[in-house]
Amino acid sequence: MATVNKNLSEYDKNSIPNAKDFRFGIVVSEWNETITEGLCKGAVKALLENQVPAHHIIRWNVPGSFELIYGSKKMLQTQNVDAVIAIGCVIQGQTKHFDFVCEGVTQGIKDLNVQTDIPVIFCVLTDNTMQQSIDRSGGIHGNKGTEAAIAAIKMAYIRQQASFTHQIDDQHLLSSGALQIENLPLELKE
Ligand SMILES: Nc1c(NC[C@H](O)[C@H](O)[C@H](O)CO)[nH]c(=O)[nH]c1=O
Ligand SMILES: CC(=O)[C@@H](O)COP(=O)(O)O
Repeated sequence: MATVNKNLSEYDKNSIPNAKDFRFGIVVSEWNETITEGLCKGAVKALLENQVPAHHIIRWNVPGSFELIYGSKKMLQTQNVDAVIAIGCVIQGQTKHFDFVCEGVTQGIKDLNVQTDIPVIFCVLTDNTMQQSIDRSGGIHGNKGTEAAIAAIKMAYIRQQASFTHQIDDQHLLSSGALQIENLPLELKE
């Protein structure tokens, strides 16, 4: 479904887990700043609307979308966050640079999701024109920042639930004798 058929700001509020205990990092590209600020405002608004305390939101700026990769990596490595939202806006220029920036950021953020345990949400507009970016950062098609914040909450919840399942599995294996205690991490031995 194309964005033109789906408002990016619309979501089922009944499907969102309680996010009051989650912490979020937001990394914002300074290229096309009027657009990325609009995306960030939409993301923060959605997080606050879903009970995320303001002091649970950490924001860093980076020069451009390509730097979202490194900025997101350092955010998840050094800050106690449950998800990171990477915000950028790449607009087609006269050269092929657009293609390389978009592909690089896409692959880099994908790699972070594969190689680390913290979800990194891809909130990067890759548009042909500034008007398309305006339309998707609080304009007629809604705000991709809102969509990204909701995705971040849902992925933080999945990560939390998966960690509980892992602990249950470990405890079950321990109680059943299938897992010898000396092989367990210290925190599971008590
Ligand atoms: N043209 C856009 C860029 N280009 C800059 C790169 O993202 C990067 O900062 C530079 O190549 C230095 O490494 N960035 C955007 O976010 N949006 C653009 O439209
Ligand atoms: C995505 C870009 O880097 C692009 O906006 C730069 O513009 P140009 O391709 O005209 O150099």
